[in-house]
Amino acid sequence: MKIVSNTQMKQLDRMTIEQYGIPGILLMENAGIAVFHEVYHHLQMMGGKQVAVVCGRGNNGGDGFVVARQLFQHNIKVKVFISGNPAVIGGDAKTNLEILKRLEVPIEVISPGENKNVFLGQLKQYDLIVDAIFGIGLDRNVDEFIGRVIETINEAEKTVVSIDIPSGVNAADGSICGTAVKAHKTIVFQLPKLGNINYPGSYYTGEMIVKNIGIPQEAIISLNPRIQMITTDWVKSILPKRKADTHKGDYGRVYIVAGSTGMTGAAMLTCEAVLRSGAGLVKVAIPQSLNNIMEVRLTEAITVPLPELKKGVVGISDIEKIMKTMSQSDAVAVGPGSGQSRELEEVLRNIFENSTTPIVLDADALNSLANRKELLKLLKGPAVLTPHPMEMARLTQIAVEDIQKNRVEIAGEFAQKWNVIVVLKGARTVVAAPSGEIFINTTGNPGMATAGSGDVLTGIITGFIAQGIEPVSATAAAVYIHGLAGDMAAGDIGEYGMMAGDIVTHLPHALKKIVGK
Ligand SMILES: NC(=O)C1=CN([C@@H]2O[C@H](COP(=O)(O)OP(=O)(O)OC[C@H]3O[C@@H](n4cnc5c(N)ncnc54)[C@H](OP(=O)(O)O)[C@@H]3O)[C@@H](O)[C@H]2O)[C@@H](O)CC1
Ligand SMILES: Nc1ncnc2c1ncn2[C@@H]1O[C@H](COP(=O)(O)OP(=O)(O)O)[C@@H](O)[C@H]1O
Ligand SMILES: [K+]
Repeated sequence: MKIVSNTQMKQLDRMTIEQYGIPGILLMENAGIAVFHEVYHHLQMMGGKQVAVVCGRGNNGGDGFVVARQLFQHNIKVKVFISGNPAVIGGDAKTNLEILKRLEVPIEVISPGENKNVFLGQLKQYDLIVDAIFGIGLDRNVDEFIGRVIETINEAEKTVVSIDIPSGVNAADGSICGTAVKAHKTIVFQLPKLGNINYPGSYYTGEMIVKNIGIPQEAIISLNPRIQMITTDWVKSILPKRKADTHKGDYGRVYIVAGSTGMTGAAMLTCEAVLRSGAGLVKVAIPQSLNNIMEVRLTEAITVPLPELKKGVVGISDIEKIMKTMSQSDAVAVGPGSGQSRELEEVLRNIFENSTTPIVLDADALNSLANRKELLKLLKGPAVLTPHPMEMARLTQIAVEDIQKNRVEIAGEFAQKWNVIVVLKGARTVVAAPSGEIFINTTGNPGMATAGSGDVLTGIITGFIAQGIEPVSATAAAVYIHGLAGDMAAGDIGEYGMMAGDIVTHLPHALKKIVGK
């Protein structure tokens, strides 16, 4: 499902009205009815009877007027509160306000001089509050008066349903314009806005319900938004079917170069994730002195001990053996728990110069590249880089806070500049392709902020690529499944106690949930 900015959504609204001749008031009616159905259903579930609709002066408020009319006509006790001067309301919103007046739906204007406690006392009388103050038109910080209205809605401690986006959230990026409504549910029109998806806006959005309001698919196709949300259906569509008449060679050979003294666990988690993601075979290159530990712990993986120059780390002396195994592999991952060394840089240089095998670079491989990014220019095959924000900061020399504020742009620019696939990890992981295509992931939870989670992701990405899935799709699907497995682990044992190994354990269940077998 595509994700749009506020500007793109306005463009879609305009195209729908001007090019396809669908009147704005019809879109507003569809929007209002979609919200009404959700609100009505919710009221029935909770046994509620009374609704307050708080409306602003724009079209978001207009949607609120339609919701109020529909509720009124379905015998729900409803009152409309207008925040500010109703004289400035125009267009379709005004038409709907006039209808409300003729129907004698109760309307009250809240003005800047209003006593906050009086308004709070009023709101507390309702079972549910509909928030229709601002939608995608919010473009600056809210003033003190509107800020008070928003805070009062939050303090009323009632179920809140926001229309399109919680008022106060900037639809362009999910930032907060001073203060914002904390919704339980947000009914989003046609396509999610970046502000519904990115944090902190996503937190304020609560449960997101996307409803069609009649914007033609043709308009969306011609606008061609470059950002998309990874969905279950999409992942299902790209995972290969397993045919009866096949053998392990059909599901890809993976080679993992990982682990060093003290960090063998990283290599193990990556290998286990590769196998749990459905790949046929995994070999792990491991410094010779660590081979025994790996053999004991990894039953299904094949270990390839490497002679060591420096005890416990993979180095350039091993390059011939590494290159040989790489040439026999469908995908390779380098970095989890490798330890950072000058030698690893040289290993990477050799691989980049001489191999076309798709490569996933994680952890210490990324840190080694941070000082020698130009090595990426040598790459002969597809590469996936999986930095968390701190690793991205090292790669780009941009501060972590600035990266977090511009995750999509920074991941996108890096991917295009260096012709690599970038996975910028963290809540709402961004996958950026060299083509400019962007995916945002919504699975996962804070329980995954635990040592080794990233190693598991590296294993899944590598396992999917080895199974022949095109690398960008393989990466986006892996990110989704990784988060889903994390969500299922949290569902079973909770966010606090879960460890990376629990994500691996839940991987088969996550895959089964998606493909059905
Ligand atoms: N045909 C369509 O387009 C359809 C649109 N639909 C709905 O309309 C919503 C978008 O409506 P919108 O563009 O009218 O803006 P909205 O979000 O209601 O904001 C109201 C106005 O507030 C103002 N304002 C901004 N910031 C402010 C601030 N900090 N403090 C105070 N004022 C501030 C600003 O006006 P300004 O003051 O800048 O002149 C702005 O115009 C959309 O989310 C969806 O719900 C659907 O019905 C489907 C059809
Ligand atoms: N709050 C969160 N919500 C969703 N996913 C998260 C969250 N915190 C961490 N993750 C995911 O967990 C993984 C952590 O990876 P990383 O930071 O590399 O950990 P490690 O280096 O310990 O393996 C990433 O895939 C990240 O997206
Ligand atoms: K709203």
